[in-house]
Amino acid sequence: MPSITEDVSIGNLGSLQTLPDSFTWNFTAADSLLPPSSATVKESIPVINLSDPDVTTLLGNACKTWGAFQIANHGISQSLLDDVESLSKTFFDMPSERKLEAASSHKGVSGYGEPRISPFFEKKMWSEGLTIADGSYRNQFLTIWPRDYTKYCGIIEEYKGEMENLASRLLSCILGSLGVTVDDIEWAQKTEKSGSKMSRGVIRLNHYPVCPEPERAMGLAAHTDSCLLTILHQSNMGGLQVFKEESGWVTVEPIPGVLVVNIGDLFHILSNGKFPSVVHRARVNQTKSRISIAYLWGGPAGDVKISPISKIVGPVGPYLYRPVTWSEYLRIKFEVFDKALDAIRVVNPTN
Ligand SMILES: O=C(O)CCC(=O)C(=O)O
Ligand SMILES: [Fe+2]
Repeated sequence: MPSITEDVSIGNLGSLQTLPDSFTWNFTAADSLLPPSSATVKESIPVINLSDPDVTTLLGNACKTWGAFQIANHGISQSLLDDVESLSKTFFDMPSERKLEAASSHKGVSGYGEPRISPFFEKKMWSEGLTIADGSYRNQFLTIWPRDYTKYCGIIEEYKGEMENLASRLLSCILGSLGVTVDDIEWAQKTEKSGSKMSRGVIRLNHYPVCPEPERAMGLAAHTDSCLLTILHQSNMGGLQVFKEESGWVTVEPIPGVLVVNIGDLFHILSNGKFPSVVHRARVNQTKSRISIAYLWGGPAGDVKISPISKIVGPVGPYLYRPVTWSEYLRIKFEVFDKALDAIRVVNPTN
């Protein structure tokens, strides 16, 4: 059989019958789907009802233990989740050439393409995505959906608005578990005064097509999200896994209507290392494709410095991370990837 060359378009992965070399990963035992045999209990991240009277404690514990949790009773309507999922399906079902009309430009974040973390890995990932970071998506929607343009833009705007509100609500609750409020974040006050938004959200639509050899492929390789927190809706198909030191890779089974929340690097910095930013990845499947919709709630614009919240660190310190602007942190992340937090860590923290 002729070997499939490296000239594979990510827009057509679902039609391939064989796994090309460039997409074949060499997994070690520790990378495998199953947790190490020492883990006897099948555990996963907690599901937290946001109406629970103990919600602050529950969120705080989940953030400390896992850096991730699931939320029920979050107030986002099922119909909005269904709408954004079906918009994603409609997009990814289009022929590759049409999807490429929305391709991200060389420099830009917005648009269609392979995962942004791809350059850090030798092998390619079995997924494609559409990133909606700014208003430029409207022009792309107009090109690919001239008839349904208004409807689809409306869904995205509504989703962004709802996610932003939910993210701020979660931030307040989680900070409450550390005994502080949003007003204790030095840069949040500054950005409010200067009139700009505290942080900006990016929507990433991910598609993981069916895969002929899922056990040798990777949908999205292990990473932490750079942002403050991520709210993820996954379609009714498992694939997301989070890493926990004692347990290995733990699958987060989808529960209809329940959303996943990840703590990102920025929250790890704010909490002065109290909350881990969760390492996670997505595996793929042989029979069913999978969609996930990530809302990545980012950092402050401009020259605002991010550093651990002084009230959390306390008067004697030590501060574990030096101050960085959001754009500087992103630049570091896209240079050294999983070493980015180490790169801004204070070597001999005193106070
Ligand atoms: O598809 C998933 O479950 C994970 C997506 C993700 O981690 C991301 O978009 O950053
Ligand atoms: Fe992620």
